Amino acid sequence: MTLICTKDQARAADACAIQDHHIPSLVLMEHAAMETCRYVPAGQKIRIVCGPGNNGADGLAMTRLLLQRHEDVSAFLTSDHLSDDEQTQLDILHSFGIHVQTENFNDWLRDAQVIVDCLFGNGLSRPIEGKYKDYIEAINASDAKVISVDLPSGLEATTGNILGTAVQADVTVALDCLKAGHLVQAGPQVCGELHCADIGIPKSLHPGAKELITKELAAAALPARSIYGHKGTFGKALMIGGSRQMHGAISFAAQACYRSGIGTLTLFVPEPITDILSIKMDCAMKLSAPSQDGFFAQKAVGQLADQIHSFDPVTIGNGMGRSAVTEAMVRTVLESECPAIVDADGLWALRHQRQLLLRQADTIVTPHVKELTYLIDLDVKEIADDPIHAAEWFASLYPNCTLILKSGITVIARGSKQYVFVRPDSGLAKGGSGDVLCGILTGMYGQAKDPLTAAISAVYVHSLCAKQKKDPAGIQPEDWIYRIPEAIGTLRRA
Ligand SMILES: NC(=O)C1=CN([C@@H]2O[C@H](COP(=O)(O)OP(=O)(O)OC[C@H]3O[C@@H](n4cnc5c(N)ncnc54)[C@H](OP(=O)(O)O)[C@@H]3O)[C@@H](O)[C@H]2O)[C@@H](O)CC1
Ligand SMILES: [K+]
Repeated sequence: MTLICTKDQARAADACAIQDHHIPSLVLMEHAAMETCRYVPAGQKIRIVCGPGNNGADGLAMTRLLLQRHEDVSAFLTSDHLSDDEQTQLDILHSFGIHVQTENFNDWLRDAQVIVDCLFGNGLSRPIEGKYKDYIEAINASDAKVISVDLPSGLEATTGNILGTAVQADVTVALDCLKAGHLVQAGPQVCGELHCADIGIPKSLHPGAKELITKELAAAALPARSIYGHKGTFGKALMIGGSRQMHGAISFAAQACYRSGIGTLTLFVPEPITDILSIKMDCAMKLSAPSQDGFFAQKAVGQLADQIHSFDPVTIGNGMGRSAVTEAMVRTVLESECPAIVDADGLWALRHQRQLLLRQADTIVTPHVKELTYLIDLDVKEIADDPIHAAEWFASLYPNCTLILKSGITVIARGSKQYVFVRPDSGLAKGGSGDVLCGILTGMYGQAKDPLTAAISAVYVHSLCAKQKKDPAGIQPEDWIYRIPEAIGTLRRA
């Protein structure tokens, strides 16, 4: 399990382990140094740059351990004001007669093949300037491989902002937990390859932490599929949407839903596209609704209200268009007791009737950043800059509603639970991608009947579908859809 914390949450977990549970901080530091050394390649000229706090102390401990590995390693100490633990680490080195460099930084760094960045970690408190700026510029100018311990120095642990300047790492080894700053804003650009090392702090000491969605978590979230099940066991979904102008959206969602394991699927669509969808998809039943100008007509609202109650789940929004009829249909769905999934134009339709999200029945919404502005009072920039906070805010307003927020990272939130998925993929940056996710989600919910596990498995499977031999630029929604069964199979065997 990999947790994601703010700077303060991570520091509180450290303090709790040390003060309340009597795990000496030097024990945690030894674990940190041992774990981080595993990422340092053997047989290289290694230079470890140590700052004035415990991040620097980690670097001194690593120096000792790498010397035991007979590596060509040397540490540079940037300050003579040391934290208590750093002083202890320095005393240990001196007791073995190991020299620590304090002058001529640029000469010392020359010809380094690996630089370990232990300048600042979770204690960075202000913009970097003066000699520290010079050190970081020299590190960034070097051709050596750069490994940052806990955080690239200069990266703010919670916000992902760069304070003054920052080390550009090739590898970052986060200690104990990921910090939100690794994942948002400048974080992904400066961290390089990101790993998280367990240093022995119990997971239970991180109240309020988010959880990273890993393959193991997603595999555990996949709905079980009993060999004795029948079509009624796996969900009887209704999808409402489509228009003459945008019938592709509901077609993609429907095909993805069927390939994700739904028992039966019925499409409630405007009359002019019923035949098109019949040609595209034999497996879904169709309910043809009155239309006007290619979209649902007002009369379709009453027809939906008569039909809706026998379905579980009901998904609304894909390719539906934005109108008073869309608003009324979303109201009809959310005022029913059916589990509901709201996507695309259905989210727009909630902007003046957000209270509908306070319903008791299971509800999942799947906005991208702009669509989330219809549901909470944050603007696009505020959400994009801090999607984790935006999701937290959403969950506090609508505690029974499950959110899948699609931004640079994907954040799933419900009540106090929050999960983060990080796998940037330009192949998914295309029209139709959201519709495919919505279809997979509908299929997963139909089988799982649990919004959180359905959301986790759907997000992961969607991302697996984009992993193809083809170049991401050339992939289109059909390619993802055909991959769904294979992706689910891969995950089930994981
Ligand atoms: N026992 C534990 O908890 C464990 C901790 N571990 C490790 O400790 C790290 C956290 O250690 P930390 O709290 O000492 O903070 P760290 O990042 O080393 O820097 C603090 C120093 O920098 C200074 N300073 C800050 N900003 C500055 C600036 N812009 N320019 C100049 N100076 C600046 C600041 O000065 P001050 O603000 O006090 O004036 C202070 O002297 C954590 O990331 C992990 O690597 C692991 O070993 C596991 C066990
Ligand atoms: K660092």
